[in-house]
Amino acid sequence: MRIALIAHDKKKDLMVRLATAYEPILQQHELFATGATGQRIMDATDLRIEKMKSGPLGGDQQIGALISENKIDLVIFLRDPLTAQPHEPDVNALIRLSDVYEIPLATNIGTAEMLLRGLQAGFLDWRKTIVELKERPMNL
Ligand SMILES: O=C(CO)COP(=O)(O)O
Repeated sequence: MRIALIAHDKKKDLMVRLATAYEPILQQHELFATGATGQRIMDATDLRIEKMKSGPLGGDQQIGALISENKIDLVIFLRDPLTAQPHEPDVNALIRLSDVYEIPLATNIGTAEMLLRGLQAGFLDWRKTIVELKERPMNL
């Protein structure tokens, strides 16, 4: 599965703790992240991550573009609901696109843990079917 990891600044320590705790699960998947989040996780773990630009510089939009191309299966976005973000429209657009494309999205640590455990238990295997169907050429 292709997993996007994103955290606002005040949630980055939490994201690093999550990635460290769930490293055995995460290392089985293809990981993407916004710039600073990806760097923090890579500094703290042995995970390999494809880094986008930093969120305020377009990273959220890059992840959103991947979602729209059916290239992301799960999003963990530890948002900071108590701090105004200069790129709030990008944040909202990413969340909106996750809903448009029915991509499982966690915006807090409680849900993130549920999704990662569900992923390991096979609860997200339906995504493989969707991806295969969408990639199958149409016989017109
Ligand atoms: O701002 C972000 C998400 O909106 C995260 O970006 P960084 O991971 O580059 O800090």
